[in-house]
Amino acid sequence: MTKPPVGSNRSGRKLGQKVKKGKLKASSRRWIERHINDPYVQRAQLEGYRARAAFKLLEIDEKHKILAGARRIIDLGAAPGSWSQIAAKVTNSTDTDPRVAAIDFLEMDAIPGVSFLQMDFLDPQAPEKLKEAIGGAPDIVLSDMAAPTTGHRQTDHIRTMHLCEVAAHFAVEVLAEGGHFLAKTFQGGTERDLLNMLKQNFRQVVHVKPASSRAESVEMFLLAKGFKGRHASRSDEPAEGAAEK
Ligand SMILES: C[S@@+](CC[C@H](N)C(=O)[O-])C[C@H]1O[C@@H](n2cnc3c(N)ncnc32)[C@H](O)[C@@H]1O
Repeated sequence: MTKPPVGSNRSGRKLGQKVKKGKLKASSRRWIERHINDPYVQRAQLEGYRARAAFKLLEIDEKHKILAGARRIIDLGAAPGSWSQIAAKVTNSTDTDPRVAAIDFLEMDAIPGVSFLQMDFLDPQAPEKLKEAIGGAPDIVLSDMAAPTTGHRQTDHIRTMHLCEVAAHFAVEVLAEGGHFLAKTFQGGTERDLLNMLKQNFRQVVHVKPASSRAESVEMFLLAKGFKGRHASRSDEPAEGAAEK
C-alpha cells in the first residue's frame, strides 16, 4: 500500500495552508504541526481508523489481553469512533445483532454493528438507555471520555476525573462477571476512594500509559480486570495495588 502524503486529507490540506500562510497563533501552529507529523495519525489513516486513539486501546490490549472473547462492549465518549470500530470487530457485531453500545454528546458517523446514543453520559437517563441498547451484560466497559477543556488545567482534571468515577460506578453496575473496565484518567489523578472501590470489585487494578499516549500528556488509563460480580462480598481481599504497568 502506498503511503499518502502527510496532511493529504482535506482538513489536513486546509490546515497546512493556514500554517504556511502564517494565519495562526504560535500555539495553534505548534499543535497542528505536531498533529500532521504524528506517526500515529498517519498510521490511523492507513489502517482505516477514525482516530489515533485506536492505538492506545490496541497497545493496552496487546499487553493486558482484555479484548479477546468479548461478546458485548460499551464505549463511553466514543466519537469519532476508533475504539467503537475495534469493539465492533472484536465482538463480530452487526446491525442485525448489535453487540456494541456507544455514547457521546458529539455526533458520530455510523459504524456497522454499533448502537450509538448521542447524549451526555452524565444525563441520568444515559445508563438505562445504554443498558437497553446493549441488550445484555457487557464484558468490557471502555471510557475514553475527556471533559471539554476550559483552559483551566485543574478544573479540566477534576471534570475528567468525575467522568472516570461515574463510568467506574456504571461499570460495576452493568459488567458481566470476569469483565473489564478501562478508563482515561490523569497521572496522580485517581482518587483513593475510587481505587479502593475498584480494588474491592476487580481482581487486578493497574494504571497504564501506552506509548501512543503522548509522553508530554498527563493522560493515563486505569484498567480494572476481572470483575468479581455483584455478589462479591465487601469483605473480599482487595486486589493488587494500582502501580503503573
Ligand atoms: C478522546 S475523545 C474519544 C476518542 C474515541 N475513544 C475514539 O477512539 O475515537 C473523548 C470523547 O469524550 C466525549 N465526552 C466527554 N464528556 C462526555 C460526556 N459527559 N458524555 C458523553 N461524551 C463525552 C467527547 O465529546 C469526546 O468525543
